[in-house]
Amino acid sequence: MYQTRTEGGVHVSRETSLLLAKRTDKGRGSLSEISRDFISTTPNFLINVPLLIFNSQVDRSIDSVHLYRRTQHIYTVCGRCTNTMATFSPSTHCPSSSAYSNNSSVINGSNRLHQRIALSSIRPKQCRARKLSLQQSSNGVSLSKAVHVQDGATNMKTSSVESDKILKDGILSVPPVTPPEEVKDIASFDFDKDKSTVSITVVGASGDLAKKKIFPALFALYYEGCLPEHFTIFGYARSKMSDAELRTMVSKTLTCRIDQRENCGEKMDQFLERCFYQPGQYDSEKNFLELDRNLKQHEAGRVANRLFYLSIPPNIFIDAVKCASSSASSASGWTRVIVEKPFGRDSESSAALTRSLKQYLDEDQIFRQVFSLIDHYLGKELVENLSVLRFSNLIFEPLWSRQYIRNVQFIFAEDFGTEGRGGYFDNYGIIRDIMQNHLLQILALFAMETPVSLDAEDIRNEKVKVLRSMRPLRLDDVVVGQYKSHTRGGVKYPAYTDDKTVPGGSLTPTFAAAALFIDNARWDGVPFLMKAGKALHDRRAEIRVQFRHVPGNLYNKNIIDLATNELVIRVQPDESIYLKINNKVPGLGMRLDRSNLNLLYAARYSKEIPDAYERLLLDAIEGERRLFIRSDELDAAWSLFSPVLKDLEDNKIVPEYYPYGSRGPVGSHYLAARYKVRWGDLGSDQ
Ligand SMILES: NC(=O)C1=CN([C@@H]2O[C@H](COP(=O)(O)OP(=O)(O)OC[C@H]3O[C@@H](n4cnc5c(N)ncnc54)[C@H](OP(=O)(O)O)[C@@H]3O)[C@@H](O)[C@H]2O)C=CC1
Ligand SMILES: O=C1O[C@H](COP(=O)(O)O)[C@@H](O)[C@H](O)[C@H]1O
Repeated sequence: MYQTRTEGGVHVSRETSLLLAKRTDKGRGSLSEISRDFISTTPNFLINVPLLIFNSQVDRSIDSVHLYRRTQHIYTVCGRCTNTMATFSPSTHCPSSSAYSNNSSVINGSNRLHQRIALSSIRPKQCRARKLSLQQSSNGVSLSKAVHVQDGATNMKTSSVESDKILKDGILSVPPVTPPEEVKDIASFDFDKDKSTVSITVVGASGDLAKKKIFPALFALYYEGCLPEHFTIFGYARSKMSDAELRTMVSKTLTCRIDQRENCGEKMDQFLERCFYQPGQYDSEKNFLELDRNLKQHEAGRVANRLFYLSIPPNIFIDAVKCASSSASSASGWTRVIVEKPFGRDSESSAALTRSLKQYLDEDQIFRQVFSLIDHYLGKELVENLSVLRFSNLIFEPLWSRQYIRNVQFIFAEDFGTEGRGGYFDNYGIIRDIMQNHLLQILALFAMETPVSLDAEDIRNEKVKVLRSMRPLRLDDVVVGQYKSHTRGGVKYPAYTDDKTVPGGSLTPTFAAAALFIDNARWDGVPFLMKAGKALHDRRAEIRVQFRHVPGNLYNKNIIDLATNELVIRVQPDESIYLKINNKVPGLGMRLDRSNLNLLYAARYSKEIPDAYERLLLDAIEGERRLFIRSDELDAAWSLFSPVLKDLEDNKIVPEYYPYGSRGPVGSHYLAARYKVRWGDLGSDQ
C-alpha cells in the first residue's frame, strides 16, 4: 500500500518520492482527485519521480492522471479527457530531445487521452520546461495545457512554503524530495540547478573531430540556451596549449548557426570563457588527476556531473577510459563517457573492447559511471524523422513490407577523398567506416517492427531483432572499389594511395556496394542495397524506397516502362522527403510523366537544422540513450559484416578502381541488376 501525505496542496507519496501538484484555471487546485486515482489505480507506478505539475486550463476535462514508470527517464502520463483531440508541440527554443516521446492520441474516439511524456533527468534553463500545446476540438473551443515535469532529486526536503511557491509560480520551481534508498539513479544527482554542474571534457581536443564538430556543437547548444547554467568545458590532449590557445583554436571553427542573431560575437566570447585546456597523456593517471583537480575548482563544491567525449583514435580508448574513470570521475554526480566509432574491426575485437570498457564503466544508466557508443548518423534530423514518417502517417506504415516494397537503398556518397585521414581510414576501409555503423543503423530503424513505445530500450530492442534477422553478408553480394587519380578541368585529383599516410599498394576499399537481406516475415526476399563511397561525383546520404508495380495498371499503354513510386528521404544535403508519382501531363492527350511530391525542408521550415552532434551531446547530458548504440546492437552489426570483411582481406580482393569524382565502380550496377534493382540516384530525375 502506498502511503501519502499532503503538504501545502502538494501530494507526496513517501514510498515513491513523488510530488504531484495540480493547478487549475481558477488558481491552485485540489490534488485529491488526481492522487486518489493515481495511488489506487496504479499499483506498479513509478519510483523516483519527484514532481509533476499539471497546469490545466481545462481542469474539468481531466479526471485522472496516472504515471507509469517506463524506464529511468521515461514515464507515461494518462489523463481522461473530454472530446479531446490533441497534438503536442514543444514550444521552447531548445526542447529537450526527450520531447521526442511526446505524443497523444484519441483511442477509438473514446474520451480517453493518452499522453506519453518523456522526462529527462537534467534540464538546462530553457530546455527544462516544455510547454505542450494541445489543440482540442471540444465544442469548438480551443484549449491549451501546459505540463511541466522534472525528475531527479537529492537529499532535500519539501516544505509547504516551497510548495506554495511552486503553485504560485504555476510553472517549474521544483521542491526537492528524497529519493528512495534503493534507487541509485544517476538522475538524482543533478536535481538542483544551483547545486549541480556539468563538466564536459573533450579528450583529443586538438583533433579534427573536436575542432570540426564537437566544439561547434557545444557552442550551438550554449547559443540555444541548452547547456545547464553551471557548465565548464575542458579540452584535453597531449599537445601543449594554454587556455588562450585552445580558445583561439576553437574560435576558428565556431559559427553562428542560427542566422540573424545579433549577439553572436558576444555569445562566442562568453562561451570561450567557459573553455579551458588541460594537457596530458591519455594513459597517465597523474595527468587525469590534474584534470580532476582543475575540474573540481570549476565545479566549486556543486554536485558534479561529468561528461567525457573521447575524440581520439580507437587504439587509445581504453587507456583514456581507465584513467578518466579511476582518476577523474565524479564523486558526487554522474560520469558519462561517449565513445566514438570505430568500435573494433570485427566481432572479436569489438567484443574485447566492450569487455575492457565494462571493467571501468557500465552500460546501464542506473549506474553512475556509464559509457555510450555514439553513431552520429542517428542524430541527423531526417534519420530522427524516419520513425515519425513511418509510424505517424497512415499512408506509409501499411505499405512498409515486402508486399509493397520492391527494394530499399541506403546511399552514402562524399565528393572528397580521405584527405588527412588516410592513416586512420586505411586500417578500416569504407565498410567499417560507413556501412557497418551509419548505414546499418539507418536500415535497422527503417526495417524494425513497431516498438512498444518510444522509450530508448523499446526502440533498441526492435533494432536488435531486425539486425539479428539479417543474413550475414556474402562475398558475392559485395562490390569494392578504390578511387584513382583523375584530371578534370585541368585539375589533378589524387588517388587514394597518393595519400602519404596510406601504404602504397593498399587494397583498402574506399567504395563498397552490398546487397543485404532480412529473413523475417515482413522483409523476406526484399533486397536492401547499400552503397558508400568517397571521392564520388557528389555528396549525399539518402534512403530510397522503391515500390512495386501497380498490378494490372490501366495506364501501361501510356508510357513505356511505367516507373514505380519511389520515396526518397534525403538525409543530406538539402534535407527533403519526396515521393515520386506518376502524373498526367496537363493537356488534351493522355500522357504520363513522373513528378515529385516534395517536402524540401529549406522551403518548409525556417529553422536551421541542428547538427547531429548537438542532438547527441544534449542527449548525453540529459541521459537520453535512444540515439546511442547498445552493445548487443553492436554485436549484431559486427556479426553481419565480419565474415565478409575477413574474406575480403584473407583473399586480398583487389578493388575495382574508379576515377576520383566519378559515380563509382560499374560493378555496383551489376550487383543491383542481379536483384532486378536500378540504383535510384542515377539519371536526371533523381
Ligand atoms: N574526424 C572525423 O570526421 C570523424 C572522426 N570520428 C572518430 O572520432 C575520433 C577522433 O577522430 P579525429 O579527430 O579525426 O582523430 P585525430 O586523428 O585528429 O586524433 C585526435 C587527437 O588524438 C591525438 N592522437 C592522434 N593520434 C594519436 C596516437 N596515435 N596516439 C595518441 N594520441 C593520438 C591527437 O592529439 P594530441 O597529439 O594533441 O594528443 C589528435 O589531435 C576517432 O575515433 C575517429 O574515428 C568519427 C566520425 C568522424
Ligand atoms: O563517421 C564518419 O562520417 C563522416 C561523414 O559524416 P557526415 O556527417 O559529414 O556525413 C565521414 O566523412 C567519415 O569518414 C566517417 O568516419
